[in-house]
Amino acid sequence: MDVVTAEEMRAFDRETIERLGIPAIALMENAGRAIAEEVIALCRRRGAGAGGGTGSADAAGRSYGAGALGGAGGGTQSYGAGAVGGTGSADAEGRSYGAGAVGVGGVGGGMQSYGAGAVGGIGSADAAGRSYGAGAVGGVGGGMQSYGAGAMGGGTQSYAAGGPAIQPPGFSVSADPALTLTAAGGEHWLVLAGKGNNGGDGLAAARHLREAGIAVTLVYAAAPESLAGEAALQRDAAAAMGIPAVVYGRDAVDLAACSGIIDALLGTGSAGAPRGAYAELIAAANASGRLIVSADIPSGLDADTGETHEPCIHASVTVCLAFLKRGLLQYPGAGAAGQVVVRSIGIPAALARESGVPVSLLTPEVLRTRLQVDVSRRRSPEGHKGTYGHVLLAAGSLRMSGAGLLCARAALRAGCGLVTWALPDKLLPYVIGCAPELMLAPVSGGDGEWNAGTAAEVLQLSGSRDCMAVGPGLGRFEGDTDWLRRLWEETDSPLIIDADALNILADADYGSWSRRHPVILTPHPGEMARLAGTSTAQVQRDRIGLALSYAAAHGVILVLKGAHTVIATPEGQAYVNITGHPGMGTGGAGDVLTGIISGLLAQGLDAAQAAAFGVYLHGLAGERAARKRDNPAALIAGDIIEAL
Ligand SMILES: NC(=O)C1=CN([C@@H]2O[C@H](COP(=O)(O)OP(=O)(O)OC[C@H]3O[C@@H](n4cnc5c(N)ncnc54)[C@H](OP(=O)(O)O)[C@@H]3O)[C@@H](O)[C@H]2O)[C@@H](O)CC1
Ligand SMILES: Nc1ncnc2c1ncn2[C@@H]1O[C@H](COP(=O)(O)OP(=O)(O)O)[C@@H](O)[C@H]1O
Ligand SMILES: [K+]
Repeated sequence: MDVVTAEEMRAFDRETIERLGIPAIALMENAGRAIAEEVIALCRRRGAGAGGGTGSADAAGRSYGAGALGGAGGGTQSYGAGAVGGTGSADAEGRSYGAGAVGVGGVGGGMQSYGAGAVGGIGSADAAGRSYGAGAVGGVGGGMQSYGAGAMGGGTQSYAAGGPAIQPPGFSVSADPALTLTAAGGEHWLVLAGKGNNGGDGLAAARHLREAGIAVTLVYAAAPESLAGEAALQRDAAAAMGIPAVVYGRDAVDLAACSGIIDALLGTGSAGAPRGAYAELIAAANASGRLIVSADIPSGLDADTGETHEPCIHASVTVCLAFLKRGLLQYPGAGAAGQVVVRSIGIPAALARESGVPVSLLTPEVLRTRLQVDVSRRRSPEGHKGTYGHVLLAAGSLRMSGAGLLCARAALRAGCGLVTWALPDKLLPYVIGCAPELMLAPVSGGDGEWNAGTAAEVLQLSGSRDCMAVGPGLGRFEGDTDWLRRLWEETDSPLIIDADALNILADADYGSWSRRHPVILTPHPGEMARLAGTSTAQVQRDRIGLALSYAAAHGVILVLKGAHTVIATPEGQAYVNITGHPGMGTGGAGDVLTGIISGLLAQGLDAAQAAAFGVYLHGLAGERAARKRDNPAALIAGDIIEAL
């Protein structure tokens, strides 16, 4: 899935209108319809006569519908009437949206069920086990997705309606179910409309909601006369349908007197912090406690960087139009957006491909098609340990030997044939037997720390290995810049640099170092700040933008870690990963990632493939490990290795 900036979005919009001849009003109509469909689906799940859910004991466990049961356990969300949120899930991803949907988060954490009557995959140990269709039964087994009504997923993906469900024979007529709500009685939605096209999208949605029998009131942030172009056409159409409207600042408005709010104040055309009436409406909407559905992006969000201005809407659902925006993937924006649904509005997806949009969401499909990764990781029946490569790891010191051990064990679990761990010789007695599968190569460490003289020994070892990982638990030592420079310039295999080795780089002018092989850097935001000569806050301000520019300027594969890790290549591509779990914020989790990436490199994946696939697998393993604990806060780095 392509991820765009506001400027790229405008270019595709122009191209659709000017080159393909699709009228702007048609795109806005499609946008309005998409937003309305999502709101109606939400109302349907919430159901008529719903009362407050009996809720979870956890702040993140939300229940919106009557009869909805917010499951015991953190992070379970239930939106539908009669929906049963995952019981006992300790996972933030266990969500159930459908009326009558049963998300059994406790058994299959990370499982999502969206359809009415849908039964989310029971027993899935995989976060990707999703069931969307009415009556769909997400089968037992990880990673399985079933989208069709009546479809039964059995460890693979089934999209077709039908499946084993019995269809009534004979003639049938169907209407427009996505825009129909049989029990709209209790619903009253406010549409907060700005004066730009985002407001126009909201006004178009209002007409569809009204058609579905939902009471709607428009709340204009600016005088309706100030709307122009397509937004003005939408204003007039809404008025002609008799949809009631008030103007903020002129008429009395109580934002809590409704059942839900559409935020169509500001979209990709907004600049800076919301001003005046916009700011007041955003603050009041957040304070209302009502469900908020944002049109395209939450108002107050920077669509490119993910920065949230003060104030910024906190949405439950964001209906993102045409293409996923960078700001929706980057925190804190990703937190303000809630559930993001990307809806097509008639702008061809091919425009992004053809124009070479550089950023993609890292999905199994992107791994397969854009990075040509064999995600099945099939082993050859005649393969042997020599087939799967040999990692050399230069890591660990007396006080941080565990970092080396975690990294080495993770490399083995990533499937490489052999791992040699080069370590200061004084460590040897302490680590012998900790992981019997490892080969240990003591180098002359004297006091248990590394020293500049060991470069020749490491280079000697690297000659017969397929890649080298340097850094976890390494420490700093006199002459470390020259030490690292020798490894960098004289090793013949790909190099992955982490932890203290990144700090050595940050203090060196490594741009002048010659290069014979690809280099992967895996900084966390603090290490990235040192590398880029800036502050951690500045790194987090636009992670995608910084990763892209740093990787291109320095000719490295950059893995900028943290929630939604970004992988950027020297050729100017970036991939944003969304697997992972907050429980992974624990010492050593990064060492595990370095091990996984090196294990994949040794198996012959190229540097970009190994970095992207490694980050993806590391996140999946973290999710799985978190689900295994009563509380994910108990997760430790070694659990991630065992969940691989
Ligand atoms: N373009 C596309 O590709 C497509 C666009 N689509 C939709 O249109 C949206 C983009 O629409 P847009 O470009 O009209 O801008 P939008 O977000 O409505 O805001 C502009 C208005 O806000 C105002 N304003 C700005 N900053 C402000 C602030 N800080 N505080 C207060 N006010 C501020 C600014 O006022 P001005 O500064 O000019 O006085 C202007 O009136 C996009 O997100 C999507 O929903 C899709 O339907 C189809 C494809
Ligand atoms: N909230 C989170 N969501 C997803 N992944 C996370 C989160 N917090 C940390 N991680 C991941 O855990 C790892 C932590 O790495 P790092 O900070 O280098 O730890 P260490 O130096 O202790 O090994 C990174 O891969 C990071 O992306
Ligand atoms: K908005």
